Amino acid sequence: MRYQTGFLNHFASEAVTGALPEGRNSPQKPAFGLYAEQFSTSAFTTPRVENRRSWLYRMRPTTEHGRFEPYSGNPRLAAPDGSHTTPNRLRWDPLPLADGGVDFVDGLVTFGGNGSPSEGGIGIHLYVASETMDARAFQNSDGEMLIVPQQGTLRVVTELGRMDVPPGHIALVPRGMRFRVELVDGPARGYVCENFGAPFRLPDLGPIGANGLANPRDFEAPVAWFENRDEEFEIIQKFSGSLWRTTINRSPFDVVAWHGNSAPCRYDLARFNTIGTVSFDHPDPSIFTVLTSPSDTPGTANCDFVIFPPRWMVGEDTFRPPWFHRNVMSEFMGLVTGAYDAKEGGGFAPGGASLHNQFNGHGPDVESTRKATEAQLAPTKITDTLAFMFESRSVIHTTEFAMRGGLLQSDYDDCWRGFPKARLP
Ligand SMILES: O=C(O)Cc1cc(O)ccc1O
Ligand SMILES: [Fe+2]
Repeated sequence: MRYQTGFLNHFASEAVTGALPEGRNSPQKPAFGLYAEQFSTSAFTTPRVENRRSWLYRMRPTTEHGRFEPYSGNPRLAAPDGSHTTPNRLRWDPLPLADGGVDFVDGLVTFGGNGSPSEGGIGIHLYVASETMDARAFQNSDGEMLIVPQQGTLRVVTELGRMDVPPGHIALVPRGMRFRVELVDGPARGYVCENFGAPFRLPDLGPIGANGLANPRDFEAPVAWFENRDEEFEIIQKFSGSLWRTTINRSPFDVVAWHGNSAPCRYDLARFNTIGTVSFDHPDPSIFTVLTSPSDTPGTANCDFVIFPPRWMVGEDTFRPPWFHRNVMSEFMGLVTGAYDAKEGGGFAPGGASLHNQFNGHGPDVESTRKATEAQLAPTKITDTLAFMFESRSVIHTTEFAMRGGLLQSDYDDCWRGFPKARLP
């Protein structure tokens, strides 16, 4: 597997020498009878710095297909309807692995979300998959997909090429791009943030300077790859909240060459240059932002993707875990591996999830608080951990599955029960 590096670079790649036109995008006769197609994930007139589009040179035009019909193969992929929205702090056990018959598309389960595909917001899903997708592809016209594998390496085959995405990596698939997910090493489970808002980008670094956090060069985009298969393929499309299907008589992965900056990519979270205090106090978790989808209000994200990776803790005279807090932003968390430093008492397992909605108090459980208050504050390294957060400016509405699907822990509030009362002089 080969990759091209850089976030949002203007890439160029051809799988067959001579397939990529030079000096123009749409020649009268593209090489070998290929068809040129522009793929736009920003409006044509978007300012240049934000503009995203690629030119694809494919064996047949995408246009050759019949009607899309409603698809009923995944009833658990469903936008929240508002009837299960709650201020309560929620935590879920891991989604059980699929024991057969479920691929990535049918294994997506919506836990929550906000906004809408046309106005912005996010969808939050978990997935389990036991089957590789073969003659089948997914196109999400509603949102960009940020995929966070928790178990099982995914081979994400996209129109622009292939990427291997093991746990500890993330993948970003542009809105509208067709892809399939193959399983490399057995059953898979993970999380997806479906982004209806501005595409994810690297956060500004302010006084941190020109380097740090996720560095652009560590993002990897695929090189052109195609398959020459004239057989029936099923295309599942998510469009305006619903799933649709059609079939085509060839593989949709027939792009022989492409150039542009709207491309899928993967990123190894171990490359994240984690920055934290070297004096005192626990910094705000924005210091751990990998990618952000800004809203129209500066500094108030449609969605931030934030990680809590292995790191040194050296703060002096400092309560080192996340502090108790109430937040205008809503926080959905997942755990890829290990344990999370705010939840020594258990209950937040790899593959599980939690939700702390707008202004609802949370923070370390009783056990974590006691330990952190009494700890000898020598430098310590937090190892074997990788938690993350999808943080959003709007309340996260939960789905029927999230509330009644059997995974919700009924006793989550109890982890904050029994703090000793302060003793005043
Ligand atoms: O709630 C959480 O565990 C996430 C979180 C972590 C942190 O270090 C500071 C604030 C915060 O919301
Ligand atoms: Fe929080």
